[in-house]
Amino acid sequence: MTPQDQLKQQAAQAALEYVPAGSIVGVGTGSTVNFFIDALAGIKNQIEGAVSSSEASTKRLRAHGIEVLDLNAVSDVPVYVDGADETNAHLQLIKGGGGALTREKIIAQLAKKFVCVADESKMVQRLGKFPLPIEVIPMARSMIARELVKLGGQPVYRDGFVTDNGNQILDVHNLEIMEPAKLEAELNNLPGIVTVGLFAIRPADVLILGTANGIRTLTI
Ligand SMILES: O=C[C@H](O)[C@H](O)[C@H](O)COP(=O)(O)O
Repeated sequence: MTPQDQLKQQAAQAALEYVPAGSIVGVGTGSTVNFFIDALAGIKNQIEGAVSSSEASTKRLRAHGIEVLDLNAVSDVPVYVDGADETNAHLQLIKGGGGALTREKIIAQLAKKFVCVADESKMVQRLGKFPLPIEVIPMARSMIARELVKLGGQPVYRDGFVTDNGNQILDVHNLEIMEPAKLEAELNNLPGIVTVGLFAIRPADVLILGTANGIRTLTI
């Protein structure tokens, strides 16, 4: 395991503390969350089940014998655990590097507490070094790309990638994200955009960072 994977694993393991007994757990997507799913398997008899943000996470949860429920059958998700591509000190995030942003944002919206797990490399002063993923309806892709250029970004089509929802992704480079929540709201208004990979209007509530000096926990 790489040193970075060890930090991811430590953060993921620490998130178990936030899982209430008997709850339905919201589960994100990605390499850090994979460590969380593996850790969750150790307490699977203490939870009711999970709701999942991707086909990949669903598969991994089921392989561990953890029941995955349809989100429409669930009204109460006490905690949602997910990773991030970038986080700032306000726990505003860029997500969607793995293309799962839409289902992630839906579960984050429903969850009472959003616990973000990451290694320390994900912490930045200002969001935007990581290209911002945006899920778009396929027929709107070029129109949206032109709008993003007007905003100063350089959208790159994630060629050959189809989301779990049958849509496409634009990765927007070089955006100056001075006010993340404002940009998120502005982009949310563009027809054809399904989901913006900015999680700023609803940031994480808790950030668990794996660092070389141990776990660092931030809250807002
Ligand atoms: O679509 C993917 C998700 O937003 C992930 O949470 C994000 O890309 C971070 O993934 P990882 O833990 O693999 O760095």
